[in-house]
Amino acid sequence: MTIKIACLQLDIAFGNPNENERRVEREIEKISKNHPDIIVLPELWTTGYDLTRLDEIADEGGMRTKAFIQKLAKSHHVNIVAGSIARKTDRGVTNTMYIADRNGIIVGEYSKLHLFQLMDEHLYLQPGEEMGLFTLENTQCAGVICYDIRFPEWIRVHMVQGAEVLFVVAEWPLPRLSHWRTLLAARAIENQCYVIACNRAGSDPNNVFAGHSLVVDPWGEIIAEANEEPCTLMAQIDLQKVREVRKQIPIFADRRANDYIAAEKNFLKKS
Ligand SMILES: NC(=O)CCC(=O)C(=O)O
Repeated sequence: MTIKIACLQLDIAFGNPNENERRVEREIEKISKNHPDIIVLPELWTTGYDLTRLDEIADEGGMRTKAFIQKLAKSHHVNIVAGSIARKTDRGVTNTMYIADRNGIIVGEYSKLHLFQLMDEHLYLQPGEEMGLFTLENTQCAGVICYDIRFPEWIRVHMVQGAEVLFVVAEWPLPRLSHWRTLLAARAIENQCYVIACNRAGSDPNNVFAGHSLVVDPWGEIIAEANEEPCTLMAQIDLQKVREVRKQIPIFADRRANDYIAAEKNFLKKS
């Protein structure tokens, strides 16, 4: 089964949800003419990293963004992996991804587990508490957010539960572009899955961002990659490739999970 993907590599207006909603609505209107199956947005697309003003600009319970995304998904009959937003909750602000299906139903949500200190997330945000598993187009998917890709064990626990496609939404700065490309290819190879990675373009007062949204196949080949400019990256994935690679090198059958657990318990006992 093939799935047509569109990554919206947006230049995000700093701290301006109204302008960013206008940009996303305009771009999805344009993208929909190519009839993608799934549209992907970047991390914190409503606010950018304007973390000092979250009391004013974060979305209470995600209600505004969920309604906005549900309307777009339903009216364009397209699935949307809606990047992430700053969501106000009763335990503080989380960096939260919502996923809507073609009927405008929210079929998943995930809040970033690993807070990135280099961009002050630990000062303003709360970590997530749940995994990011969901189903789109009858396909088991996982969703993670930016810094999460540096933690292979977090990605792996999603993959052992059946995920075949990993969505990554990000605001990844240009100085670490080589890490972005290498880490994404590594997560695809070690998990024998597609990796669909949507980064932002442009800059904010503290960072120039890398763009370079990309799609990696289960063999680790980058099959589509953007440059640094705002754009929409289109790609087609074929899930049969996941099954072929996993049959050729059966890593999930060859895993020795009990040994890993025993080794970690042994280490923890000693420390
Ligand atoms: N928004 C992020 O989590 C950035 C992560 C990053 O830049 C990294 O190097 O990791």
